[in-house]
Amino acid sequence: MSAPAIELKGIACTFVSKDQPGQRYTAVSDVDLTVGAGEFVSVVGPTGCGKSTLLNVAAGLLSPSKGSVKIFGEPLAGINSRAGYMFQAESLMPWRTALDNVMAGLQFRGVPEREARTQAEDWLRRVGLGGFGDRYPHQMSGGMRKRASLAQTLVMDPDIILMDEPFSALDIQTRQLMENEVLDLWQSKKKAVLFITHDLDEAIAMSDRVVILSAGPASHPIGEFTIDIERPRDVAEVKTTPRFLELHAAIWGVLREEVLKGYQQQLQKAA
Ligand SMILES: Nc1ncnc2c1ncn2[C@@H]1O[C@H](COP(=O)(O)OP(=O)(O)OP(=O)(O)O)[C@@H](O)[C@H]1O
Repeated sequence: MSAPAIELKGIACTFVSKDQPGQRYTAVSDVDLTVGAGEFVSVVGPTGCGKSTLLNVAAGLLSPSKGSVKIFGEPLAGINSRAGYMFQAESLMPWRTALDNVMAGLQFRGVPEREARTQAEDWLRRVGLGGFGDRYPHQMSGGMRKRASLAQTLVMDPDIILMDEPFSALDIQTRQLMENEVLDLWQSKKKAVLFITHDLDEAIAMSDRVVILSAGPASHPIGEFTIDIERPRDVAEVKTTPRFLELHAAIWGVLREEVLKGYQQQLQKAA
């Protein structure tokens, strides 16, 4: 059997506490998490539980205080060069056109200009921005900017895609379109995806597996569900199927308590 794309074992991350100076805060502890090659895994959990922390560990942007990270069976040292990232925040450089933004990573990698341009144009077409390569980010809608970011990530042909609430800033219709587009692209390329979201509907509709994290501190996985809904899926249609509703009820049964705990903690911090 081939090694998983991502394998986190016994991960703990401890930070200097933001709320209590001089104290340390253990955000996550005892986290085992794997994503198989070609698998789409979502992580859900209450706000502030450590979802982004785990993504940053898989990206190699954050070195864990404890535990090991393997990428396709190899220990990760430094930045995860097999992964592409898509975060909630805008990733486009405002002074570059959409085409130049999509080309940038390839140029950085040393791909010759003409080849980089051809590949970038191809990806802009695939994400529905064929005629918009000369637009600057401020001349595009939020949905178009997300599409350009997606092209910017996928043009690098990463084996792993790390996504941290990539569509949370979009209106619901644009969001559903983008989710379906991501699923289509994923279906054709079958990369490993680690997807972080607050939205349980989105997690179930998109994923092969949903992992639930407990409320912090020392957040860790407390449940995991295989999403045995057939593909291809339409994210809007799938939400009306009996199996989706069943899975939703089962996962929410585990998640609800943690969300309430997370919410109480936020209130206490704010008080
Ligand atoms: N660099 C840091 N220094 C101190 N504390 C940190 C740091 N990074 C994260 N934390 C803390 O660790 C906890 C987990 O943060 P993280 O951003 O991973 O949670 P999250 O589940 O992604 O949150 P959200 O759902 O709100 O996006 C939070 O309490 C956060 O304040």
